[in-house]
Amino acid sequence: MTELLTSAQMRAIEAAAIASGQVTGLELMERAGRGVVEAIFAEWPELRAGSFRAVVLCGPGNNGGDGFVVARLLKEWGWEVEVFLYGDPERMPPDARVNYERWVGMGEVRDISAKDFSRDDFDRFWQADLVVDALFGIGLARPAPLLEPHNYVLHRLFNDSLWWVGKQDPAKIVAIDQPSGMCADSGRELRDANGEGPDEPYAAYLTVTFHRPKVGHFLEDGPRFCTKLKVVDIGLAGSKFEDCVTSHPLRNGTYLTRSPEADFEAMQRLRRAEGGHKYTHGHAFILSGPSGRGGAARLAARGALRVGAGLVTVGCPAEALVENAARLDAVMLRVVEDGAALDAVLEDGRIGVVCLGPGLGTGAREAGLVAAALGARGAERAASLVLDADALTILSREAGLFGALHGRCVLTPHGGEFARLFPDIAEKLAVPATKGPAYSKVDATREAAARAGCVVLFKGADTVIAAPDGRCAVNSAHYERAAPWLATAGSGDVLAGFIAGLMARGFSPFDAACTGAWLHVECAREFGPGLIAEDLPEMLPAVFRRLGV
Ligand SMILES: NC(=O)C1=CN([C@@H]2O[C@H](COP(=O)(O)OP(=O)(O)OC[C@H]3O[C@@H](n4cnc5c(N)ncnc54)[C@H](O)[C@@H]3O)[C@@H](O)[C@H]2O)[C@@H](O)CC1
Ligand SMILES: Nc1ncnc2c1ncn2[C@@H]1O[C@H](COP(=O)(O)OP(=O)(O)O)[C@@H](O)[C@H]1O
Ligand SMILES: [K+]
Repeated sequence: MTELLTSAQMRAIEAAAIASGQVTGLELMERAGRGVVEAIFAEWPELRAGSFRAVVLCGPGNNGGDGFVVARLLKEWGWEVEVFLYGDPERMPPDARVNYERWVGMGEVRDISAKDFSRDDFDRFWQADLVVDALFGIGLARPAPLLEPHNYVLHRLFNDSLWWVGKQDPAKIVAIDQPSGMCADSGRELRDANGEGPDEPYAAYLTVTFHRPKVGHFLEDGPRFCTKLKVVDIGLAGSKFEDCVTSHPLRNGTYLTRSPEADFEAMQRLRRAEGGHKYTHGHAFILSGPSGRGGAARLAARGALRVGAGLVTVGCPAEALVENAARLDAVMLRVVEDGAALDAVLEDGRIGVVCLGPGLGTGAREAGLVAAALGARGAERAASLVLDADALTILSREAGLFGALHGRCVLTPHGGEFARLFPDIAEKLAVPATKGPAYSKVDATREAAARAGCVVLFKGADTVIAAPDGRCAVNSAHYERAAPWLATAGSGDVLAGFIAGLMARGFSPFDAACTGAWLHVECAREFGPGLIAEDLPEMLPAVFRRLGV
């Protein structure tokens, strides 16, 4: 299982390893630099042969120390290497200082902030075959000086890189640990208090990080800054140092949502045991809005059915019955006019989960339905709930209903819905990040889940899922899992259906949200560009076959 580390956790692991006496900081730095060079050659095998020109930009801390190691190794490989330093060598941390001295025996170091540093000097950067950004790593705690608009040299690094990225033969910009300027804990760009910074941040072409990916590599703009992420082993994996600081899922760790294939329990649940009957696999009840607005609920219902719920029923007002009947076959229909009618439906104890929100409407009838779903029966016998879309709007208006949320609910807000439900939390995320570690989408989702007392799935290409007990996972649709075509009308409705279907099948709310979000991205990738929401459930059989379900 891939755990995403905060910068504090990474530091603690390094410190524990060094304190144990089994490795020194200098050895770790050497492994880091070597790992970067190996990653460069793996990415661009053509660079192995022949002599090329590299520019290495080193910063004042250990990230700069890694840069000096890379400079030395490339020079030993026969390259022409130019090194620029931002900072005072006298004040470097000891390991970085050692590597600075080693490099000084081999080549020149130019002061990047020196007054005699000309535009021509800087323009020469871009004629290099490779630019290595070793300015700031996980130690960046305030906006990088390169963001000062008056600083031509570093400003250009940001603006030019955009021009290079996306070109057929982009400049080979490699960021060590993270592109400088980004906060490793949040994936946000650190800016000054006025929000000043370049119009567009700089993006590396390849980012090489150590031991484990950091949370910020997967959140917000992090993936866009990093472009491509490679994690290099520096000999800390599986060590006891890790155990002492990284967290068990129940103790605030943040994980990447993984394939059910790698999760024995999820696979067991996805595989249907032989025998049994349709009720064995659960009954999901999806509430629909009025006539002309039922598409969203039908998409959710189709998702719940395909994901394997034994039965799926759509509940709708009588006037929408004909429309729904014309569009649904395997999905059953039942008239549910209001909250009282839903109470009656829920008396059938076999309904394991109710999904409400997609296309529901936000009027008095719908508020009554949310109230019934949340409180019609004693908490112990209440159905599990997936609350999406309009149900979230209702919850944001009615504090009494919000207060009735319980541990068997899942909320699935997108950014707008999240801001309506948790305005103060959204506000914290919206203010410019001025110091690290900056408040992150992981922090926000955890806080929201704790307040709501239920699982919150905060959508996006970086979907974050948090439980009130602190468990947290990021379902990333970035890097090799990018699926931008998933941002299409109705795809969220299908996701709500997937989660409801999985809960009907016995998944816990948190596991249903993680597995549902994972399958959602897989379905999008299975189909590819051109996807519309209707296609998503139809991809599930292929995804299941591939998984061996
Ligand atoms: N400690 C270790 O054992 C290892 C550390 N490694 C490297 O070390 C990095 C972390 O090193 P550090 O903790 O020294 O931190 P960094 O090198 O990332 O940056 C912190 C340095 O920059 C300065 N700084 C921070 N914000 C600034 C700003 N806005 N303007 C000007 N100066 C600023 C700080 O005063 C400090 O000197 C990692 O990212 C990684 O690249 C790797 O070598 C692996 C091993
Ligand atoms: N760039 C993206 N890459 C991958 N998935 C995305 C991206 N943007 C949005 N999504 C996903 O698409 C879905 C959109 O849901 P939502 O915003 O509720 O839209 P709708 O209400 O139209 O269904 C969510 O699951 C979200 O995580
Ligand atoms: K860097």
